Amino acid sequence: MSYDLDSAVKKVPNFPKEGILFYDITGILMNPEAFSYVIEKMVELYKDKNFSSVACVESRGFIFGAPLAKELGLPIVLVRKAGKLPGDLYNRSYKLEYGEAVIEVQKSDINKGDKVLLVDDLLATGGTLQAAAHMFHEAGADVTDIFSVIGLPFLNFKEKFKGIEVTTLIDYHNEKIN
Ligand SMILES: O=P(O)(O)OC[C@H]1O[C@H](OP(=O)(O)OP(=O)(O)O)[C@H](O)[C@@H]1O
Ligand SMILES: Nc1ncnc2[nH]cnc12
Repeated sequence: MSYDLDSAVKKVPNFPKEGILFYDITGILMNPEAFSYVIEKMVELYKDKNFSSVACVESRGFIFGAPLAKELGLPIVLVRKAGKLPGDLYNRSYKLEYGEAVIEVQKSDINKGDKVLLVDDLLATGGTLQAAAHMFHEAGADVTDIFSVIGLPFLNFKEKFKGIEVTTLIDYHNEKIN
């Protein structure tokens, strides 16, 4: 199956802040063919990689990580914004393209030696997934792969993930607003 993903990604200038071109995945979600294409691609990429779990980042990462984990029969680890998860947690603060935040994961969801796939909808600076990967490494797990539907390579996310295989389905290159 192939699909012109670009046609399903809405580009919204100056959101959520002046100067940011926001790549809105709701167009993918509203189009079952586009969404199926993304999940099928993910299954094709990862079905033989023997991950211990699929970890996905709140909130848009959940939408793509959960159906993949179901298809592969793998546990889903939720990486959430601060204050949402109960229990013993790892946490990490990070900067993203338009702000700062803290993410957390439950210690009981990570085992030493786990082989983990991290999933999100969009990689911009890579700050979010770098913070997520850091928590897994702290727990003795190995993040071998990162998947994101969209990549913004001009923000240099690849530099942050040496030794990790990073896959994006569509990249956008420093487009000018307006
Ligand atoms: O590569 P980075 O510079 O870290 O930026 C990418 C992150 O930013 C967005 O999430 P956001 O924090 O806006 O949360 P949301 O998914 O809840 O909308 C996006 O879903 C990624 O998680
Ligand atoms: N430009 C952008 N569009 C959509 N989500 C984002 N997350 C960080 N930067 C983003």
